[in-house]
Amino acid sequence: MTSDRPSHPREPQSAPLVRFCDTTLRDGEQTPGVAFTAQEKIAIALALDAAGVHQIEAGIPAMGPGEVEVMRRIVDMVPRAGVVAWCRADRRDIDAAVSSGVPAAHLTIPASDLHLHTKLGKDRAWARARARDCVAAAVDRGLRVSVGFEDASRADDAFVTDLAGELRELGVIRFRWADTVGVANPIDLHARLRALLDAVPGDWEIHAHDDFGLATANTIAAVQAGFTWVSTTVAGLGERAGNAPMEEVAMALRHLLRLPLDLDPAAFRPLARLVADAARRPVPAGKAVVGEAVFDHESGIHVHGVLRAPATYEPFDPAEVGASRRLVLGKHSGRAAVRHAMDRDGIDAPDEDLEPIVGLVRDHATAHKQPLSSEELRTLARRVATQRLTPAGSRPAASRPAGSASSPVRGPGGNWR
Ligand SMILES: CC(=O)SCCNC(=O)CCNC(=O)[C@H](O)C(C)(C)COP(=O)(O)OP(=O)(O)OC[C@H]1O[C@@H](n2cnc3c(N)ncnc32)[C@H](O)[C@@H]1OP(=O)(O)O
Ligand SMILES: O=C(O)CCC(=O)C(=O)O
Repeated sequence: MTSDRPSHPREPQSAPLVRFCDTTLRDGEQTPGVAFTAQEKIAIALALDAAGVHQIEAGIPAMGPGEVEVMRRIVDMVPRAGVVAWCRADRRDIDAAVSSGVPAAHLTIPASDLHLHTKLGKDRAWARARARDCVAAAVDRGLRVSVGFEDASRADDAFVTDLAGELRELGVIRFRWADTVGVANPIDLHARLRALLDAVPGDWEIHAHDDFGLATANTIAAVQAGFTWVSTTVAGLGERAGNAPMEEVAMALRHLLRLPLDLDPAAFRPLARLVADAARRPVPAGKAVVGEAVFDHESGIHVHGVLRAPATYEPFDPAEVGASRRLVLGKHSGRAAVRHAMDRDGIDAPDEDLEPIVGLVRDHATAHKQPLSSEELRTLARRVATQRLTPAGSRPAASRPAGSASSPVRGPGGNWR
């Protein structure tokens, strides 16, 4: 059921464009248990391209010939988006990236002492030397080079700043700042990234994980600090709790920051389903933007408001993402919702029947734990009409509607108690 009274504000079109590097095919596929076939990777890459994603991080050539081959096919087949290969700071990974035919390589260097010392048994001097060597090698091979600072959120900002400054001189076109285990928070992050940008201006990309549910908030904070690229995945697929979801970030940029967006929001929901099928990970019904149920309204106060102006309980028009608003009947419905549904479904009932019907709707929804169908509503309305027409004295107790003693009684209609 869709109201034809959208009154959602639209955004101005003058601010700078934020670019999306989608890593569904790299970090998304790193989700434990997720493994895309070549066909699935190609289909997802084409769908990402059709959605308007600016760059697709298509995989990790160092994984071997199978990955190299599918990346080669993605490079050949994707018409618009750039394709980038994820590499360690390792010359062998750069060789593999070259063999995959990508025009761009993203080289990652661990930035925190935790990662350098404990994971790799190395130090900052090693990281500096290794990053410099690999950047120079990749630039020499004709690749467009971006560099990622893994675990930057737990690294010394002065180290990241110095290293970025040095690497920029070597021809790095963009840096990725990774909140690898999702420990950043938007306010602190904003201040840190502002200082970083002041010291090393140019393109920076935020890569946020969702371990504390802050990936989208941190991504938005980074853009507010001046980052020009965002690293996202479809529906937030990714390591552990996942990455910043592309669709959430996109809609937040448009509606909360009021920035222009050149992605196609109508592509988000089909894309989420494509990725969910390939990943064998269903999209949760309540997942922001792409969940099946996120444009449903049941609560009486909400439906009453939405029927007058959808913007009362919707931050944007569902049509913008190719979805439809649904007004459903359930335990929290009120009279406005029931009247609306009856009018829609051609069910006649006098106003005096509304409250008892609402009561029965509550009981039915509680018993069945799902919204009512049109037929079920019709049946309840008929039952109320029958009760109304049957003199109270001749009505057997057993014929009273199940559970109706728990139904609210407002004004007339108290004979249901
Ligand atoms: C935060 C992130 O998401 S980082 C991306 C993580 N993604 C993945 O790991 C998925 C794909 N990975 C793989 O297929 C494999 O791990 C490969 C092909 C990259 C490497 O495989 P292996 O050679 O068997 O190494 P293994 O996985 O056991 O260990 C990782 C190696 O990478 C090295 N390494 C890790 N990160 C980096 C880095 N950023 N730069 C350079 N070397 C690195 C480690 O020191 C270790 O090398 P070592 O074997 O010489 O000690
Ligand atoms: O690409 C990078 O540099 C970051 C790697 C990553 O996925 C992460 O740190 O979470």
